[in-house]
Amino acid sequence: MSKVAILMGSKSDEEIMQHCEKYLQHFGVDYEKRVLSAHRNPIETIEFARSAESNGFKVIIAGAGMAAHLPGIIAANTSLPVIGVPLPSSELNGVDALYSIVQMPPGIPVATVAIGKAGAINAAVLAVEILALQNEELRKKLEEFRKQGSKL
Ligand SMILES: Nc1c(C(=O)O)ncn1[C@@H]1O[C@H](COP(=O)(O)O)[C@@H](O)[C@H]1O
Repeated sequence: MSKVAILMGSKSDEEIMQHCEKYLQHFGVDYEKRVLSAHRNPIETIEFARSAESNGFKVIIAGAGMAAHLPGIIAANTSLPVIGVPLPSSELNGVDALYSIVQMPPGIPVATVAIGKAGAINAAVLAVEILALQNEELRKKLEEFRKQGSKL
């Protein structure tokens, strides 16, 4: 089974990023969760991204608040699809992270979702949609999910 990585810049991001886990679990998608920070562990973060594909990951979700460099530095070091979740952990309520994540220069995209819980959920669903391109069973589960209102 293909794996998804759920990364976050800090342990303090976990409460929101747990929504990703809930949705991936619903679809039966394997994932690994890690706290990694481009600011606090830059070398480990780059090493993770460079080896992600050979370690069996297909999609990487990266949540970060404030000056959110994590999704971009991951995207710079892998050609796997990277989905960025801006988190509302500062006085600017996530608008800082949103601008930071969404404004990638041309050539190195980060697929950016909404701030906070809605974004964490949509990141998981988007990851499932990517995996479903090559997985008929997942595609059927997605159809069922939509028929039931796209909510758990
Ligand atoms: N944006 C980043 C990165 C990064 O981009 O590498 N590393 C930590 N952070 C963010 O800092 C905020 C505060 O972190 P702490 O609560 O640990 O002080 C978190 O929302 C985290 O995502």
